[in-house]
Amino acid sequence: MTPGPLRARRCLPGEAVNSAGSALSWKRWRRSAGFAWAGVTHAYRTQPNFRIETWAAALAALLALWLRAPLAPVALACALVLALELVNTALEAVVDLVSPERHPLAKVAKDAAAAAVLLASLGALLVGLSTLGPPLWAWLRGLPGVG
Ligand SMILES: Nc1ncnc2c1ncn2[C@@H]1O[C@H](COP(=O)(O)OP(=O)(O)OP(=O)(O)O)[C@@H](O)[C@H]1O
Repeated sequence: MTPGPLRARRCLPGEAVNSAGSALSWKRWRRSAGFAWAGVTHAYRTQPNFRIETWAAALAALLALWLRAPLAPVALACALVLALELVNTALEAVVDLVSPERHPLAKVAKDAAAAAVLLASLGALLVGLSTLGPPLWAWLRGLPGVG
């Protein structure tokens, strides 16, 4: 029998197969997007940090639009934090599955994943301050009675 990774992927009804043999179809893409959305909603329901980061990202994006500050660095930094929080959630689930008892390696895995989120969050904070800080300060100084 062909080893797992080399086995050809079966197509869904109505999907095309390109020259490399991979299945291309809107149906498959929508199915995958549905699974990804289930991951996002699960993280939002179960992870308080993910909820805080989601609303912080929305606020930062709205602030960037309102201040006419560059949106791309803010969006990229927020996306990085949210994506790493999702990876952290996935890793926690896998660790809890394979190591329900406490184990030093389980601790290493969880702590390293948490550190990745923390590092990205600090980076995002720096991006936010350097991108949104000056225009926000200029707006505040323009208010009557300030500056
Ligand atoms: N199976 C385990 N073996 C050893 N240490 C663990 C294990 N599970 C968790 N820990 C330690 O306890 C800490 C808290 O773990 P927990 O599973 O509550 O995750 P968390 O970091 O609090 O994240 P969250 O609040 O998002 O669930 C981990 O960072 C790790 O240091």
